[in-house]
Amino acid sequence: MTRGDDRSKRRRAPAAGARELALDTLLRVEREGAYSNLELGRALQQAGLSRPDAALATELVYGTLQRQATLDYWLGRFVAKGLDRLEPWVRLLLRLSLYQLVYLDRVPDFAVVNEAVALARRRGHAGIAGMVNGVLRSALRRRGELVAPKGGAPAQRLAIAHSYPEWLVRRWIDTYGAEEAEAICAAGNRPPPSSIRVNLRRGTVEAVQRGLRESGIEAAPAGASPAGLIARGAGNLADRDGYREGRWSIQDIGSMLVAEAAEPQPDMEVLDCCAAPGGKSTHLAELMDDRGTVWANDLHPHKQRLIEQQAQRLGLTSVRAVCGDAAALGERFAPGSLDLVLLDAPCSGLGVIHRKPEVKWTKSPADVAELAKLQERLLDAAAPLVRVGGRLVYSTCTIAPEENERQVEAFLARHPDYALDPQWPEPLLAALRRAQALPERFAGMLQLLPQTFGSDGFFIARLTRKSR
Ligand SMILES: C[S@@+](CC[C@H](N)C(=O)[O-])C[C@H]1O[C@@H](n2cnc3c(N)ncnc32)[C@H](O)[C@@H]1O
Repeated sequence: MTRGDDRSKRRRAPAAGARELALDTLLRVEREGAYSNLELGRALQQAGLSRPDAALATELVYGTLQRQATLDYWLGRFVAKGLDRLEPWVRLLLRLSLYQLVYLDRVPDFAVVNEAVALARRRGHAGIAGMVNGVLRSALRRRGELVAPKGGAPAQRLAIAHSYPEWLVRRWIDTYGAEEAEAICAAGNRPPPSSIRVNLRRGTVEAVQRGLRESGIEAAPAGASPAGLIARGAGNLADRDGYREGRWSIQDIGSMLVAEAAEPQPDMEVLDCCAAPGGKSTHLAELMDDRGTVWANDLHPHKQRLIEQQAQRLGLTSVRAVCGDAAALGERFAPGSLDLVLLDAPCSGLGVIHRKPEVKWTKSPADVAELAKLQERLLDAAAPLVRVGGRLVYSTCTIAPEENERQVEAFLARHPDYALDPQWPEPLLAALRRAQALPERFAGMLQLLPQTFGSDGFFIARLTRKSR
């Protein structure tokens, strides 16, 4: 901890406002590697801010993380000694204040600057407050300069304009070309839609839509998944009766497509290798009309309870939560004993940047390489468990060929007893075709990009075991 932070602890006003709460949350995300959504949720619960202030704090946390590279590019012009040499809390205060000046209009400019200066004075000393004042006033005076660079290499230009690390943009350009890469970057900066998966065992999509409308929420069909709805202006959906009563779940649209593509049938023996918190396990069980067994395994014992709670909420008795390393599932399940195995693998999460913007700054190429090795081990462990004629479905919420297409190609080279299976349910294929999300020569694996449905960037591969 730096001296400035010590001082800030002594002087902080007892009631933290929206900006102070946002600053503290950003500090914990940066320093402790905390997840922004969890950290913010915890802070908001403790603070008891008014609804508008809670909304402002939320916007400040996500927006500042999202636009970090763009903000730093601009701030670099006004901070004489260089941003890197500032104490973390000062750098974050400048970022969040500039974010507010450029991207938000609820608070007048003079008030944003005054509040930033007051906060700097409470936490630091007069010199820091003066510097914050000077930087923000310069930025306001030279507002016309706060634009993205026009020239330069595409990766560098997009990285600054959309605020991403250059290595990531370069990768997406290499894989998809500059235009698609820009669309991925832009989609990652848009808020994710509030999507709902209707529990079709407890009612129809139309009935849920009606119920939501009666409580003031408009919801439209999600398009790709027959059970999916997108709600507008919904606030915290987990607070609604329909959620508590298990009439629906909160799930990303891309995530919903995994169980749809897996196409489980009633009475099957199914294993979900990495299951917590149970989103896909419960979806599989719903599609099986709760007949058969869905073994929902996860490495972490404390997550078993999360899976059980979801199954209970949805009225599902076929989900059996178990705990263990997916690399050692051969010790629990006999070879060839399962009709369907889902490996929704731990991954770099580059497809969920619109939910967790810090992923932009916390992940590195080395993480991608390391996770690809883990996924390879988990795939090899899952493969023998599937019966001949059965299915292995592999999915991730990332956009990285090493973890996705190349991972599956390497798996097929090691396992000639498997083949990709493009015979996904026809309604799903039709919806993907309509959205132009299906490659011309669809072989059985799909990289869903976040700009298609506003979903997470998801990868799904469906494989069939042909022989022993
Ligand atoms: C992508 S999340 C799964 C999300 C889940 N399928 C859902 O839809 O709700 C990956 C999960 O893998 C678990 N995990 C990580 N390493 C594992 C391992 N070696 N064995 C089993 N589970 C693991 C994590 O605890 C995490 O819950």
